[in-house]
Amino acid sequence: MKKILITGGAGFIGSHVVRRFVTTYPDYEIVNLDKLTYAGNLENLRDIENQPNYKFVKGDIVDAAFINSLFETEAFDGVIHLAAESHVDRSITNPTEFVMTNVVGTVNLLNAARTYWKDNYGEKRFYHVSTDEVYGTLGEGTDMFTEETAYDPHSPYSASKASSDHFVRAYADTYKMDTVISNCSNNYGSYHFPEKLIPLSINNIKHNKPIPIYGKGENIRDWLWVEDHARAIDVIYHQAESGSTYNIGGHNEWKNIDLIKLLCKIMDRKLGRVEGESEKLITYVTDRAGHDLRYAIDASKLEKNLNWKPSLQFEEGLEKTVDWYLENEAWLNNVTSGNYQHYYEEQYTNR
Ligand SMILES: Cc1cn([C@H]2C[C@H](O)[C@@H](COP(=O)(O)OP(=O)(O)O[C@H]3O[C@H](CO)[C@@H](O)[C@H](O)[C@H]3O)O2)c(=O)[nH]c1=O
Repeated sequence: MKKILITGGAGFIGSHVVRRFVTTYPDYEIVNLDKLTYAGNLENLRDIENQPNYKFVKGDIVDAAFINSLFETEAFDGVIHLAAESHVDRSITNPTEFVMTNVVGTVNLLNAARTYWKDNYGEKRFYHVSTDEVYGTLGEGTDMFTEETAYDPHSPYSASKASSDHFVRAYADTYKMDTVISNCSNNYGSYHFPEKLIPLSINNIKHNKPIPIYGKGENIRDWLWVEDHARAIDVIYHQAESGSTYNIGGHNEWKNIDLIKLLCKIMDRKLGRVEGESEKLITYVTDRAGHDLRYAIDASKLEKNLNWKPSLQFEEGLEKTVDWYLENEAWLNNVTSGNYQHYYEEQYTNR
């Protein structure tokens, strides 16, 4: 039986990865380590929490002593590291928190792996799940980020992820650890905390609140269904060559404003509103500082080498996502009220 540590498994992408591994690999033992910050929520895993091959551990990757003791007691065969502070706007107001969790936290995990795996590095894999934002920004056009694109991060968030990527590669080179890194584009789907563009807009449209569009809404993002990302992580964890990097993306670029107009149309239909009603909620607000113009991922290495492809068309995925949020009203109400309300409302004041 293989024992895999998944960090950040109660978060948006992490919960989809945990669910996939728990259900696809009944002979693996999956240990989900999560600090349960505002963005981590055990409600995201209710459907699998009683599976015999699943265990949850609450803890902070910044606490080196705790991480060491976890590695000592659990004897992991591999790590899939997703725990991170992930919201660019929050990194602009509180960069240090991002350095602590994303850089120091990653180094603590690497150190524990280095210490407790030292007799069999080659058999134990450390997988760092990262972001396309490490590559910086593209102009409008047809060029894309490849695995060879030089790192050029602009936000404290992307600088922290770039730094942690560098540490992972440095540990592979220096200590000969088996590492892999993937850099993925924007994800969308169920269990996404409504501070990010798509779930925030769904929630605001539902409640007839303004949809804040930064700047002119001309920025471009490349959107991928979160379950396709989880499947890519599965494939990369099991099949990628040691030391490799894989880009993950959907070849699906959208200007923010066009995406929001499509979302408004879907919401009008689902909520029985007259077409055009939700679009009236669009409100242009002050731009994000250092706002990257365009991300576009070339995922051909992953497609060719590991035979992965996105499974869903964006329009279909967006409609499924809207359905999920409308059907899971209790989840949405919970994460926008009570203990979470403060985090949720910071969205409007923190830029
Ligand atoms: C929250 C919000 C965002 N935006 C804009 C900013 C971006 O151009 C675009 C998407 O914003 P966000 O949903 O915050 O996502 P973005 O900054 O692209 O970063 C996401 O995607 C990255 C991958 O590219 C991940 O590494 C990050 O963790 C994740 O947060 O929408 C708005 O116009 N209004 C908003 O209220």
